[in-house]
Amino acid sequence: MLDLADPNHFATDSPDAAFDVLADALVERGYGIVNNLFSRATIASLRAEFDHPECHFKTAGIGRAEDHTVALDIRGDRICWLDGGSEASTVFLSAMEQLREAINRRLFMGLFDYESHLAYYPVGTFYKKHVDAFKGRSNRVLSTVLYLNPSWAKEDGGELVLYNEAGDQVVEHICPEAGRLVVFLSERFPHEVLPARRERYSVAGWYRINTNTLERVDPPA
Ligand SMILES: O=C(O)CCC(=O)C(=O)O
Ligand SMILES: [Fe+2]
Repeated sequence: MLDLADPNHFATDSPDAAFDVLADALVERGYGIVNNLFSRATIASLRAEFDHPECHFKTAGIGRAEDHTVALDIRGDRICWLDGGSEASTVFLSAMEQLREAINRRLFMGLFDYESHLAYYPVGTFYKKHVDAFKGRSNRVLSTVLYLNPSWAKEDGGELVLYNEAGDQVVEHICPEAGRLVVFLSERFPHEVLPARRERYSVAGWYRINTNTLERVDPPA
């Protein structure tokens, strides 16, 4: 039986040091990277989810639910939303819940909930420069990506490139190496995934704030 209070999804019993690093980096520059927060077992079990027959992947699209279109010239990843229906996803979601609380405690960001999907980029696919949230138009405030690719080499391509807010200067190139977690402010960083020369696996997610009002209830993303 899975014990959700069991902290073994993290590589350490005291993830507070990694939470501090992420929170400080968010304050200082708007994004943060940690490499060893999750245990190897958690990374391996998330990677194994992709081979699970119950995981139905669909080609990702662009736009919200009502105007969702597949656009392979913009993004070619195949995604499967996580709903906690498997042990690996339950463990991952409970870890990200711990991170949500940790960031709220440190930065008072008011993160309210979290949505995430597995993402598989076949060889040759990419995701062109985009922002995950437009100012004031979305309740997505903090983007996260956890990578699941052991021994990723520079020649494998597939880097995440973060740009400055204007989108005209590269801020960081990030290799999608297994265990690496990147968090960044969703409205502030245009970013792209360069063409992958090897199959590329990750879990992308977004912390959201609650923007529901009596007149307007947020539609699902
Ligand atoms: O996989 C990555 O590095 C980033 C993915 C991304 O930008 C997205 O899914 O919105
Ligand atoms: Fe993105």
